[in-house]
Amino acid sequence: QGTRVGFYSSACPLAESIVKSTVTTHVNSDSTLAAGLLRMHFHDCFVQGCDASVLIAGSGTERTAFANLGLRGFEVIDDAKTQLEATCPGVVSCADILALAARDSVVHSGGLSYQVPTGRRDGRISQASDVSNLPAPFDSVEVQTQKFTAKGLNTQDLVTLVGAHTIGTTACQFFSNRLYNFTANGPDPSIDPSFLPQLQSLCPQNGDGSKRVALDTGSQTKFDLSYYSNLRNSRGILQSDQALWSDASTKTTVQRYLGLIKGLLGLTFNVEFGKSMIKMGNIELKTGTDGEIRKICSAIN
Ligand code: HEM
Ligand SMILES: [Ca+2]
Ligand SMILES: [Ca+2]
Repeated sequence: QGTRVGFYSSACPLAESIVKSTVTTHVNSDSTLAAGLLRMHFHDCFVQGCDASVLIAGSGTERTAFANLGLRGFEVIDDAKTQLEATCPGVVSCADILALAARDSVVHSGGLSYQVPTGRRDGRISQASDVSNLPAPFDSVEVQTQKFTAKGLNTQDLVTLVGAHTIGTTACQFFSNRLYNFTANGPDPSIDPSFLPQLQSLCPQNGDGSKRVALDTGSQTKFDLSYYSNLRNSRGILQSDQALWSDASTKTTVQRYLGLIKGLLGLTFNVEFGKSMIKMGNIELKTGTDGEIRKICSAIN
């Protein structure tokens, strides 16, 4: 038993439109929530599979782990769930709401739509200690690749999915080490020297580590190729992002998206992004009678 497109078409025909209108309402009042929801789906899928384990609140849950402290958009999922319980009680899983909200966030940001297979069930386990298999911004391409391979995602999926950094922001604390004493001689040499002062003024040495900076300079709300152009121009923000351009195993995919490799090897980012999201959305699923349909997304039944 797996997931399928239109799983709720008879049990809750309005499910997808309720999620979509909820995302639209919230993102219209705070456009940064689109990035928050997209990232939350990723952090869910990599830990215990796409089962909404990331949404459980309480001491010692995934939400309390360091890597998840910056997650945003929980209130959007809760809002959609409240409306869905009023319309078709006990039918739509929180894991599916999150997968649909991530898709709707991409579309809202100007990305291409894709059909989300549904039928995920919600998990009953959420432990902060499980969060360690998420990639870190200091991971080498080799480690990033290993972490994705462990979830059934290949190198192209890695480069494609990290392209989600075309929207959203990062706290200074995740990259400011690159701006000052990265080497004995100073800043990370893989940063464009003419871009460096701009980043240094956004994240001053010993300044506020929680201050936020766009991951895709100049295009943080648009789902476009600009993130990859920035990598090519040594303007990536996270060390793990810029590394995708320096490592031969990932550089080719970036070049294909940028149209630097044409013809049969050309690739369209927006099309591939949907495909890789569907793959990611199928990690270690609970379906059929496994797990449960939560009543409230922040608590197991
Ligand atoms: C090697 C893989 C990845 C690493 C190391 C990484 C790391 C990070 C870090 C450090 C941040 C900033 C977090 C903060 O300041 O709170 C971030 C933000 C973000 N990440 Fe990733 N990420 C990776 C892959 C992905 C993937 C696969 C997706 C989605 C498909 C994604 C979507 C996002 C989004 C949308 C944001 C912005 C969040 C916001 O503005 O609130 N990332 N990522
Ligand atoms: Ca999960
Ligand atoms: Ca962008």
